[in-house]
Amino acid sequence: MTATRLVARTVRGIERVLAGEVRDRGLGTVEQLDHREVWFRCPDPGPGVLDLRCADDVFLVGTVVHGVGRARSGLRLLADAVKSVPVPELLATRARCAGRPAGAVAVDVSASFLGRRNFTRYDVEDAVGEPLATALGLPYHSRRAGVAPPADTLAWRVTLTGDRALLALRIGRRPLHRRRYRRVSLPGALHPPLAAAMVRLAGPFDGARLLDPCCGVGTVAVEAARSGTALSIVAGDVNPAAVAAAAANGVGTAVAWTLADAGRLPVASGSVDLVVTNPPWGRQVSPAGTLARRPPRFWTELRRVLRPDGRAVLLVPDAAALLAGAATHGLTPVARRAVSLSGAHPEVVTLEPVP
Ligand SMILES: C[S@@+](CC[C@H](N)C(=O)[O-])C[C@H]1O[C@@H](n2cnc3c(N)ncnc32)[C@H](O)[C@@H]1O
Repeated sequence: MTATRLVARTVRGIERVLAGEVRDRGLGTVEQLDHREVWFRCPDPGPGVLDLRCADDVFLVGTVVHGVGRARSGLRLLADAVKSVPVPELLATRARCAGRPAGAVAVDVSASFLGRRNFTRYDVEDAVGEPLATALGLPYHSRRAGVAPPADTLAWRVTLTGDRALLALRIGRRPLHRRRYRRVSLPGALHPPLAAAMVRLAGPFDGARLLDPCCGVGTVAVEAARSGTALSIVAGDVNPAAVAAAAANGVGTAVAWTLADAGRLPVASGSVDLVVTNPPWGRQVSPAGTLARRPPRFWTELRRVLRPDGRAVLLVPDAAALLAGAATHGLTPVARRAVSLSGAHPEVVTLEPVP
């Protein structure tokens, strides 16, 4: 049997973390990493592909077209390429992975590309969507009018990277990054695949104690609880509404939620193996309590609670300035990774206590 090709998409900057997850879960052989993409081959894909936590979404490769370019003639190339998509095989694989028959009511296409082209994303979507819908005997739902597609569509994705176009079929019923556990959200809530990647970067191990001192709606803690590693997790926030939201999102997990100020943590010194958090120094959420009055308290507390061989993974908007603060409190950066998220470019920084 020839192996199926899949593409998992993620946040720019964490492609390698996602590739590691693909390997560790035994989902297949990673072939290549591209901008926001991890391509892998799997002899017999099953439901495990929908367990990827660091992926925004996962797709079956339908076809790859080269030479699309900037001109409108590329649209004809894309429409013609639909003939080479092995539709019945893709539908059978998708049904096996999703654990249910296709049962779709329409065909939906979402396209994206970098750089200037002499066509729009809607032109690409329609060029591909109409012949695909004909081949499948289903109506085509165009996004041109701005109307959201119905729930049960066969969702295709076209990604143009340079001259190359990827035409792929989403495996799940909805994007993987839309977590069912997230019942409540608040401004600044972290993108779940990025939270999952931060947990992986912390190097979790069975029995480790993990702390998120600024937990917001609990994304890091819930992702850690669902990571497959047996962690002891403590998560706190100074905002009672955040703690209530986190507890609602964390139903079914064993996270200890606590109303606490990150500048005065109710945690014993040297008792935490891993801190994973995005502190309130971003664009959406301001520091409160002790962190508003005395920001360096964050570093003092981080250094105090971490074990000597512990590690902290932080998402920070202005790493250079913040790392200077960390250094004066005995925390040294061992890795930095720029990510792109909703038009912002924060960094994921790993810190370790200076012996
Ligand atoms: C960027 S948000 C964290 C988002 C979180 N990762 C999530 O997924 O929802 C920062 C959080 O820090 C909290 N915060 C602000 N000042 C704090 C303090 N002194 N101690 C603890 N939490 C604080 C805010 O209430 C907010 O929930």
